[in-house]
Amino acid sequence: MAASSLLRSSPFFSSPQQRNPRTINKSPRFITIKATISSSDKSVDTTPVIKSHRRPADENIRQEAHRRCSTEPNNFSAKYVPFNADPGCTESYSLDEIVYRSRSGGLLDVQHDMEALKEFDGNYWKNLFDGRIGKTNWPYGSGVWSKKEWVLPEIDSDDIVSAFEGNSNMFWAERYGKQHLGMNDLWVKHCGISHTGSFKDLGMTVLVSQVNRLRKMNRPVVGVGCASTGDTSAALSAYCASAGIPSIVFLPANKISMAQLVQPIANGAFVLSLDTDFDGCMQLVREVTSELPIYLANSLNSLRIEGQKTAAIEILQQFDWEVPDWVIVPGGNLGNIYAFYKGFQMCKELGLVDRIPRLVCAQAANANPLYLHYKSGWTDFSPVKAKTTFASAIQIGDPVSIDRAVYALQNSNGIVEEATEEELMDAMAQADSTGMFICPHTGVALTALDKLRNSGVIRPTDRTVVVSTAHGLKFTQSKIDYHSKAIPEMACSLANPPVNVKADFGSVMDVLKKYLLSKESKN
Ligand SMILES: Cc1ncc(COP(=O)(O)O)c(C=O)c1O
Ligand SMILES: N[C@@H](CCOP(=O)(O)O)C(=O)O
Repeated sequence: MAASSLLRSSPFFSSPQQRNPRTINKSPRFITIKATISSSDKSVDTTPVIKSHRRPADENIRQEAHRRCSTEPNNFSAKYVPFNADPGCTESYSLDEIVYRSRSGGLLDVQHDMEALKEFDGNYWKNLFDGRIGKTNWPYGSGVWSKKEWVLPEIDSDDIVSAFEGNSNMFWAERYGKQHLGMNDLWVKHCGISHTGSFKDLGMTVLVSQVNRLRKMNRPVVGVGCASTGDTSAALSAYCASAGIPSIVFLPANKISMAQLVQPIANGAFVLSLDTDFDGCMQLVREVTSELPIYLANSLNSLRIEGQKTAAIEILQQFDWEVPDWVIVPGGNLGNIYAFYKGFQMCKELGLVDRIPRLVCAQAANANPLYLHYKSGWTDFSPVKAKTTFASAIQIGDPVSIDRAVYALQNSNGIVEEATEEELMDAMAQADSTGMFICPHTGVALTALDKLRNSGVIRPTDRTVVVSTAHGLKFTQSKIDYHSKAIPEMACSLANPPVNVKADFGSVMDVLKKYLLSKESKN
């Protein structure tokens, strides 16, 4: 069938209200107070006006979605295949199988039935996705599930575990771009302004939803486990708690922030604090999940990538489907850089855009195995022993998704950059001083931008998106250390410590006059 006629006849093109006759002509049923002012006595009429919901009162949004879902035809499907396999490879697995690795021990990828998706043209998908933004329809109000057909097309909406994640803010970094880099089209995609404060929510809603489905199918999944530098464990424990599924998290002792540690504790996860680093935790969780009925939630599990890739689609959507020139992503275990590539590439293949942006992966110099690999001309990959970094969530020396990252960068004309501790902390402080409140990992990405601007690779007018991966509030200790100049061998040149002043008028006036004069001399 031609795409245009499918477009007209498709149940997906119409809004849910149009599709469902039971929902037509019903106004929302909630009580408001009608306030009318009559011309004579200006009295207020407080008669309650009863409005009605679109759905029957005894039905919640999940049940409504289930009813709708079961009547909608769905020709889309997806399966696991070996990552970057030869075209002739026939190995594949249903998403309902519990499998993380291919027969040869390589990574897996979720492969969508692209032919079925191509039955619809680019405009169809743009209209569909745009029409779902900012709604509360289950599950499409989520930035991830608004792209359900491209994520987990076969899951029943009733099985989805969502916090309406995604749809995150794209911040025009006007002052930072202009003053610091001479740029006028610099944007920060705030993926950390999210349910648990990092981009991990995007992948975790998908993984935990699939686990929910598997448990309903009586598959042997007693709990879900991950190794974490803090953000994956926070997201896993929140989504599992929301669905009533046990979660088990393997954390490197004393290597994650207090704010991150308290998240799984508060969400009721079983928290193991281990005397090793992230790579040690990752090794252990892989061994444990192959022995016990605990489902592995790290990004080794390719389901996570399906959710995370929606951030790329969202960026295009936020630019009205115009492609930015550069997207800069901080990298650790390296699932996310591939997720961005996959999201952009799907939009190109399905006709929503005609090119993809150049990708930059930014690493901390203290944990830089990808950077070293890139600098070697992609010849040798050797894991490193990651050293302590303020960008603690990317303190990873043996990334599980190294092959995915190399593929993404090679196919996007990509670049890898690194940031020293001083560079990343100064970049974070600089950005904060222009009204952001970013995490150190975003400081790593901004340092990469700074270097590529200075070398002229990124031009002043290039539309550039820096991906901010976590909320700055998770990393306040690093900011406290910086602003109190308490970091050995770091100048902390942008520190802005509070001034201790005697509580009397004269003393306060003295410091204020000095402050105002210093500001005047700078203007
Ligand atoms: C805040 C933050 N930024 C960046 C990353 C890097 O993402 P990835 O491991 O997918 O490379 C992580 C986790 O690793 C993270 O928690
Ligand atoms: N930064 C991550 C590290 C693990 O990454 P994952 O994407 O493989 O789960 C974290 O927050 O734990």
